[in-house]
This record gives sequence, structure tokens and C-alpha cells, in this order.
Amino acid sequence: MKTSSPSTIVTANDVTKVYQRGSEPGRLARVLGRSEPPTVSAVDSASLDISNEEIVGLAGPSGSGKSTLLHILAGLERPTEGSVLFQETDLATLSKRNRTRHRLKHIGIIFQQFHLLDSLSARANVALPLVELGIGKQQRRRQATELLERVGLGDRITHRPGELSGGEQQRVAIARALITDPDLVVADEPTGELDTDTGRTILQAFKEVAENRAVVLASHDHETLEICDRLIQLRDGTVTNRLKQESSSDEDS
Ligand SMILES: Nc1ncnc2c1ncn2[C@@H]1O[C@H](COP(=O)(O)OP(=O)(O)OP(=O)(O)O)[C@@H](O)[C@H]1O
Repeated sequence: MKTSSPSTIVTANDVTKVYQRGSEPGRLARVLGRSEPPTVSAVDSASLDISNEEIVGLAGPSGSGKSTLLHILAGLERPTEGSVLFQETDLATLSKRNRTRHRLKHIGIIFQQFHLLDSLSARANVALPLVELGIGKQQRRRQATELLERVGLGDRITHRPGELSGGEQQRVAIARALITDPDLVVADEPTGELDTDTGRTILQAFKEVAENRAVVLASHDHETLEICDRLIQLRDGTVTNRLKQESSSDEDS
């Protein structure tokens, strides 16, 4: 169980991510007669912090750096400059192996295209992070079953992803992201593959996910961004605006 009072889960300090364009940038630069290899600043000196019990949205046009920033916050990518503090831990101080383990224990990740394994049942997909953490089979099954019931898929436990609708697959992915009871959940275009009504069901599931943990999601979609408590607007890798939104949680009562 997470702590009940709001506290900062993750902080990005002046984070920059520079990619080389193309596989042979030096050669390409020579061919083009430039002195510098061509690079792209996907994220440029971005700073933000995210607390538990809040949903933060990353908004911005295609190519503005939303996915890159999400990946940096999740420890999937290392920044070229700047630092990411996860609670007390500076992610840069962790070895690759320890970063992976840290991510497994503390961070749940949800992708637009679900990223489920086709050969496994819904329950086995949800339980997968627990396999990697060395949790025994009985406990894995019990926890995965409980979570699938929580996201309304109690009657789909043994179905494989190919036998589920897009919305059901995304709910399996949400359950998988929650199986380790993570402090932070990151989601990249979580409703991008879904029709409007299914997307709304998923957004409702997201509000429940946010209880007692930090959630950061990247999206182009207006309705998806509406569930966020705060919005961070990106353009060309730079934070251009920060916006606090009215809480929508009272609407349901
Ligand atoms: N691995 C990579 N190598 C080189 N350039 C990259 C790489 N990943 C992203 N980029 C570039 O970095 C910039 C930001 O990309 P990013 O995917 O973070 O944007 P985004 O806002 O998530 O876009 P979208 O909304 O289209 O998913 C883009 O110019 C992109 O081409």
C-alpha cells in the first residue's frame, strides 16, 4: 500500500535528450557539408515533478517530445543531460540491471498498442512482472485474477489477447501495469487504438488507477487529457505551458 498523504514520486531536473539523426551521422554531415553531425533535441531542459494521487498529462503536437519524456521518467531512456529523481533515488546512479529491477518494482507502463504476449492467457500476461520478480505461481495467479476482476475481466481470465476486444486488451495491460502495486504509472496514448466509447471506459479505469499513486500520460486526445489534474504542454521538446485543470472527480457523484 502507498502512503496516504501527497508526496513527490518523480522529479525531472532540466532534462535534455539529444538523438543522432540516421545511423551514420558523421558521414551524412560530411556529405551535407555541415560541421556538426545532425542531431535532434527530442526534449530540451524540461523540469517537472509528479506526486502521488495526481494524473499529469503531457500534451503537444506530434514530435514534440511526449514519448521521449515519458520514457525518461520511467527509466526506459537515459537523459543526455539533467537528472531524474525517483523518490530518493537518482536513476543515473543505478546500473542497467538495477534500473530494470527498479522499474519492475516501482513503475507500471501502458502502451498504445497494449504489448501483450499473444501466446499467453490474460492472467499469464498480467502475472508476467511477478515472474520476473520471482514470486511463486499460486500468489501470481491469485493477484492476477484479483486485478482482472477489478478491471471487469473476471470472466476473461483464460482468454488470449487475440480473443479479446481492443478495450479488453487495454484493460489487461492496465492490470499488468498495476500488478506490482507501482508508485508511478506511465501511459503513452492509452486510448489511441480505441473507439470513443471504449476509450471512455478505459479513462474511467485510469481514474481508479490514480488512487494513491502518480500517473503521467501522453496524449493528443482532448477527452483523455481532460481527466488530468495538470497539463504540461510541450513544443519542440520544450515545456511551453503548465495548466492546472478543474478536478473531474466530483462529476461522478
Ligand atoms: N530513437 C530515436 N532516434 C532519433 N530520433 C528520435 C528517436 N525517438 C524520437 N526521436 C525524435 O525526437 C522527437 C520527439 O519524438 P517523440 O516520439 O518523443 O514525440 P511525441 O510528441 O511523442 O510524438 P507523437 O505524438 O507523434 O508520438 C521527434 O523529432 C522524433 O523524430
